[in-house]
Amino acid sequence: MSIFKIEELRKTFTNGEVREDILKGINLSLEEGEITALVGASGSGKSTLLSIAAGLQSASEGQVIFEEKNLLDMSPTQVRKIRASSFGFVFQFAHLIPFLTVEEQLMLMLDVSESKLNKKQQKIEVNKTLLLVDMAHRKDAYPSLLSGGEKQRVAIARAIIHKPKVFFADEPTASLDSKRSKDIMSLILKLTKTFNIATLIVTHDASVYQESIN
Ligand SMILES: Nc1ncnc2c1ncn2[C@@H]1O[C@H](COP(=O)(O)OP(=O)(O)OP(=O)(O)O)[C@@H](O)[C@H]1O
Repeated sequence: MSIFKIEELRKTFTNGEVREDILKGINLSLEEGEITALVGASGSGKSTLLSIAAGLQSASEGQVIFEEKNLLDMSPTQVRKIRASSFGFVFQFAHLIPFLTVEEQLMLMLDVSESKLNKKQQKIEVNKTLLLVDMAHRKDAYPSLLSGGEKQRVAIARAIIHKPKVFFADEPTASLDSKRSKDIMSLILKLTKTFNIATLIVTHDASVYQESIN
């Protein structure tokens, strides 16, 4: 049984007289411990699809099923709770908070996800997660001192520290060179397998994903 499914999803935008059908009946299912990559040209609706999947935007028709329940039937509060506890996100850019250290970014995420850990346990969890993404040695650094690849590693750590069941990645390597891109993809694959996460990546360029995964 798939943990996450999208069924017959449609999204139409209306700008004045112009009606644009962006998503025209999308179906997909995500499996635990597997990466699903959705490849499409720029403007084909990938980001729109991800934001609907994550409950950040409404659909015109269709269903987004997480653990057998349709997100699109839930109240904004219910969806927010699921997002905070069970989903993780990364984007093309890391979007780290400039005035927080690496460790503080992750501590904040634990607070947002309503972690039951006390501060000492949170610090241990942060250190464990930073070790997984090879960034423990940079825990006191501010984002401005990190390279693009390092920032993305921290963003990934922040996205998985609360042990999400579903991980959404929107062009996570688009701002990196090909070596860093492959490293980041290998890392996402390792975390997907280690924590049995259902991962959905959207991209306009499939080559880096195929090379890294094969
Ligand atoms: N809120 C909105 N109102 C109207 N049109 C929108 C809105 N959001 C997105 N669109 C349009 O929907 C189409 C798909 O956009 P989207 O950002 O989902 O594409 P994408 O495949 O992620 O593109 P890219 O790879 O360039 O980021 C675009 O033509 C965009 O202009």
